[in-house]
Amino acid sequence: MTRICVFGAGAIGSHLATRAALGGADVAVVARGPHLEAMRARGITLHAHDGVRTVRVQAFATAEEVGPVDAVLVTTKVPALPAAARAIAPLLGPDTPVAFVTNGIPWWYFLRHGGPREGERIPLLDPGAEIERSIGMHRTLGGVVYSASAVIEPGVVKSEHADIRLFLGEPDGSVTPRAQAIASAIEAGGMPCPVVTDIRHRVWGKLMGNLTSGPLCILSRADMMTTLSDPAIYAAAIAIAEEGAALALAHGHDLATSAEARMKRSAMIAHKPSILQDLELGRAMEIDALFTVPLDLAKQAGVPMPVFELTARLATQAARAAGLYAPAP
Ligand SMILES: NC(=O)C1=CN([C@@H]2O[C@H](COP(=O)(O)OP(=O)(O)OC[C@H]3O[C@@H](n4cnc5c(N)ncnc54)[C@H](OP(=O)(O)O)[C@@H]3O)[C@@H](O)[C@H]2O)C=CC1
Ligand SMILES: CC(C)(CO)C(=O)C(=O)O
Repeated sequence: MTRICVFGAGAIGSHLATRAALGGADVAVVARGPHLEAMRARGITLHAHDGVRTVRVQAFATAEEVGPVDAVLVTTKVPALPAAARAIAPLLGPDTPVAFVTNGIPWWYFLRHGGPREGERIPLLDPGAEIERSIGMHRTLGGVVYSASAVIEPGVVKSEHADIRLFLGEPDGSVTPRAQAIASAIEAGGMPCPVVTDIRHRVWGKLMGNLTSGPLCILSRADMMTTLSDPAIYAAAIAIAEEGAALALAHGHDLATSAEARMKRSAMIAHKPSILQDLELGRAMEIDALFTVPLDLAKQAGVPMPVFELTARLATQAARAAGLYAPAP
């Protein structure tokens, strides 16, 4: 039986832990606060399109209590990754892979890339290369998740939409048994989990949703369905998705889904993007992975993104004003 530890089990991590447990894996989670206490006492209850389920998982406050596992899924927010990377050392056996399941441009984007920018670091996402040093690229897997989720009360997670999936991939595009072992458990628990040969393509596809709904919902303070119901805002979202697609193309990724189709889907989801949840709950916001780094990449590639830039800069100011984002000096 595969032993999996989900480190930073909030909305996404608890959903994935539930799927892996339903799929027959031996699952431990590392979490904190009232959510940890509730998971310890009552397990995780997941409300999803396919029903309401409660699973028991082993819930811990530290990785030391878990010990070495077969695979780690890291599902903290991006600003917490350097601390998480330091903390997970006790989970690592000689061959334990670590899948980073986060939104935005990942810290490892140009590592094991094989392209002209191979080996470039992104200091905003991995200051001092601390994540890379603590985990090592040989262990690192990419993860891109679709699951509009929130912790609605301690121990209880709600996933808003039927279109859930986790894409896993090695940064160098190989398909490995270690990625397939994680995927089998998640799939068996009811969440499609393809192991893909181009995880960066999935990063770009997912980023389109965050570039659009992220800044706009921070400005509206409303869920995606409400925000996008205004025709002028919907038009701005389409414009951002088109700008984002041009940036993805400049990085060699031709996204098949049109901006219109993407926004039509987003406008049907009554979900507050996780970055808006962070603003409302006073948690550090993923401004750099979702906004600053894409804007930097756009500047480097000479791709104009005027609508995204305006909305992202305004959203960044809102994050700073709330004390939830401090730009690097
Ligand atoms: N929610 C969503 O709908 C979606 C989110 N995503 C992405 O998935 C990633 C995870 O998001 P999400 O699940 O919403 O985030 P959450 O904030 O719900 O979960 C992260 C959890 O990690 C915990 N944590 C952080 N550091 C530690 C630590 N050192 N030890 C123990 N626990 C720790 C946090 O605790 P605490 O709260 O105390 O800080 C929190 O419970 C993000 O990159 C997000 O953008 C992707 C798709 C959809
Ligand atoms: C909005 C959504 C579901 C997709 O773009 C997301 O990724 C988030 O909540 O962070």
